[in-house]
Amino acid sequence: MMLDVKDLRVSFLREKLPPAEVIHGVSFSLERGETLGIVGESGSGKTAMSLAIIGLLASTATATGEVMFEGRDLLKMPEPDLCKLRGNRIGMIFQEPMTALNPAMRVGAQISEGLILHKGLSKSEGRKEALRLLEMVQIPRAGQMIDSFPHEMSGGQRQRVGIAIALALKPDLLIADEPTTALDVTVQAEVLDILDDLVTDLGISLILISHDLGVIARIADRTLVMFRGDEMEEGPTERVLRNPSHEYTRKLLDAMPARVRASLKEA
Ligand SMILES: Nc1ncnc2c1ncn2[C@@H]1O[C@H](COP(=O)(O)OP(=O)(O)OP(=O)(O)O)[C@@H](O)[C@H]1O
Repeated sequence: MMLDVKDLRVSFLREKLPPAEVIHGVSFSLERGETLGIVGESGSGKTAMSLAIIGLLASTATATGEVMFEGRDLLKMPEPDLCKLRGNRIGMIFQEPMTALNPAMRVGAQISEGLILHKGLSKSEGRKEALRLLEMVQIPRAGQMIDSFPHEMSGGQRQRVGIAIALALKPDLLIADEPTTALDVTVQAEVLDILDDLVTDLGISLILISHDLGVIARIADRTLVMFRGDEMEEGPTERVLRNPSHEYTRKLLDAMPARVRASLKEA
């Protein structure tokens, strides 16, 4: 088992009010090489949950329950140990790569930075590895793009750089929070397919967070449906989509464009 989450609860402190619980006891587990999609509308607690898992919640938040990662409870892990895990064993991909990337640094240097710092690669070894990673995420003309700044790239290319950075340190677990939401639909599909191929090839476990069931349907093995901080249902994606056991999942399915619904039925 890669990750085992039990009865995770998250609360935010409020001034002169009792704390507000926004995640009300969610449990799930993730096997090595498996992709879990977490779906739910805005405010359902998807981001709070992923931040809780990696210990990056705001200081006004508390998380209780258990987040076992390879036998250790991440909720109880001291910050320096968590810091080592993040980016190393657990990688992250964010919604808007422009804000996650450093605008003043060439993308090749951003990809190799962690490798030079944490893995002891020389500058030229780091550059070689950055080039390999850019090719892996299918950046066109990678040899030239390696010296580009983020603003010189398209949104889809920037997100591929985000994926390359997350993969550089060979994580076992990747958490992608709305990784394609900022992209247009065709680019979305390309980036998702690249991510899907890479996690399969590299045997990485992926938690993919999205408000869009179409995105989840495309690559998730299992799907967890959230509503207002509660887990509605969890199971193999095909079962959840074809035969939802909860009314809320049915509503999400009904809200999908007919074209996407039809492709689910064909799959
Ligand atoms: N720093 C914070 N302080 C107080 N409440 C917060 C904070 N961050 C999130 N919340 C609350 O927690 C709940 C869950 O928010 P969260 O961002 O996890 O939802 P989400 O499902 O990721 O939504 P979205 O799809 O819009 O990103 C919301 O009610 C939100 O108002």
